[in-house]
Amino acid sequence: MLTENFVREMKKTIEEVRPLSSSGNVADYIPALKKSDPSIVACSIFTKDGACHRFGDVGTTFTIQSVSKVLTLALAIEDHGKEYVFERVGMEPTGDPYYSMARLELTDQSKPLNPMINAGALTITSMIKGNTKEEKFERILHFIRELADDEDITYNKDVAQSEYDTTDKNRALAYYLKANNILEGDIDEVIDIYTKQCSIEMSCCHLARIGQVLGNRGYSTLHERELVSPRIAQLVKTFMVTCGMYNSSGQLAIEAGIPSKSGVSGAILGTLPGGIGIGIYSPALDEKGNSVVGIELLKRISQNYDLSIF
Ligand SMILES: NC(=O)CC[C@H](N)C(=O)O
Repeated sequence: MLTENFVREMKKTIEEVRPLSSSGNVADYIPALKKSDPSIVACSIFTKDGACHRFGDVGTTFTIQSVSKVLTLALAIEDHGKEYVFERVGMEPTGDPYYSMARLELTDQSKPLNPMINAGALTITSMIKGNTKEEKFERILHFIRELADDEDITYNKDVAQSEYDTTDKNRALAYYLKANNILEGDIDEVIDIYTKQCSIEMSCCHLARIGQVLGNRGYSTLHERELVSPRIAQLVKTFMVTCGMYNSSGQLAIEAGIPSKSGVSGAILGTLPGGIGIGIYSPALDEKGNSVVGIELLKRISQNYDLSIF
């Protein structure tokens, strides 16, 4: 694919999918997210030639929410190795909503089924190494800044505080996991780090750069070095396919075939072999918590440029 035609076609595609945003709703269970403008559509694609193309409402920034789960998973495996991590968190898709607790009582030793649901992600966050909660969060932030190639990335304090004050379901999950010896440490600390990691703020171009690194087997063409080991990049991308889009993951794998991870802000990170990275933001969500416009864009980008990995 490329350049003038590609840019023209993408601009057209963005305008074609934009009206779909009126069929979704912005997340409101985190009060600060209610303020998002549902009509926004932004998309960036990092292409093999090293350029980050921007389309739609460029310049918009947003919090990454559950997209962070992929990145903390990579860091936790770097910190502890695969065996330790997957002794505590499973590898199977659930088909349940991301906040669901139902299966914790039904599975062996209450082990969360995978790291992309909140129970699994909270457990992963509790594993991040550091002497204090500040140090642990700084390590997450530093890792994400490197992946996105921007030292200025930080977290949105209002969104973090808003979620910290209202996240009773995540607290309940964390206490339950602690009671069953899955999650270790202080719950307030885990919730503090988790709500901050979800509130890390960036643009679509940053997401696309992260997608480039994962798609390039962990190698950053911007830094000209490996930021994630090939094995860990492969592992997290597989989770993106099987569980990255909540309980729409199967359908999206069939219809787009682009390893992706979404967040309730309306953010989506996509990654493709050879180092193509995709970043999408459009906050109107479907009933499963995925960006309505984002899902349609992924499908069209895949179809238009024959990008399915399958
Ligand atoms: N699906 C999401 O993006 C969820 C992230 C959000 N911070 C939560 O835990 O509820």
